[in-house]
Amino acid sequence: MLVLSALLLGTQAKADGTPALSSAKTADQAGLVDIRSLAPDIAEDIKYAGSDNFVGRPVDGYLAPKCFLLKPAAEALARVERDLHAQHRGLLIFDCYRPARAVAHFVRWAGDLADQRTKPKHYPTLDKSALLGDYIAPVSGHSRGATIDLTMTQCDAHDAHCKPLDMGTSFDYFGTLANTESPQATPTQHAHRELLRAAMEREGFRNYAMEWWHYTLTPEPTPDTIYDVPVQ
Ligand SMILES: C[C@@H](N)C(=O)N[C@H](C)C(=O)O
Ligand SMILES: [Zn+2]
Repeated sequence: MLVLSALLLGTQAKADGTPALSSAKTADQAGLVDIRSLAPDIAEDIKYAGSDNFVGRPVDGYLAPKCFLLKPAAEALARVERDLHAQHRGLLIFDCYRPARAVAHFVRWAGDLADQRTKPKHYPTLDKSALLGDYIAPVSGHSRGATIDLTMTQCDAHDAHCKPLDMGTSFDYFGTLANTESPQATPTQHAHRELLRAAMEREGFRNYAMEWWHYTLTPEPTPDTIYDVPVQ
């Protein structure tokens, strides 16, 4: 009973609507599962576990290049991958559940205006001071365990080689060209974004209009709770 009350207290949303931090210490306690336990062949390039990302170094909380999601979100994503496989297409995952400490790392990075090392690749048209909010959330839905950053791949007839579709920007390009319905994208790039959106919406995911790659399972399994379990 004591344990149950502690868990409930630890996950109660605050009165101002900000999500509460779960007391879970492990993925298991949080109900997070590795997507590869449900979709063993799904392609992953977990950017924040390495240095090829807008921070330019591995991000706090990513101890391994893995994708964890709350079970309902992982099951829905595995269904998307299975449906695409029948069309010789697939998913390529960049980020999934994001620990709260990783988001805190992003916020520190965004506040360090002297560090402009990744500007040419990640925000060439924007001032770094504009990134926090629309493009990098100070409290991210990713920490609630049902949000994914990903793209779609096209495979050959034997599914031996798959390559990412041209979406108009690379992942985590911060600027209007990344907005899903950007008029700057070509008709082909729009068609590819729509293919991804249709595949994800069929299983209940909703796109974030500012970023063609960002999807959330709706309704979210735990909308008022964020987690800070390391990815490992
Ligand atoms: C940072 C980018 N990949 C992303 O996920 N942006 C949204 C707004 C977020 O931080 O939740
Ligand atoms: Zn995202």
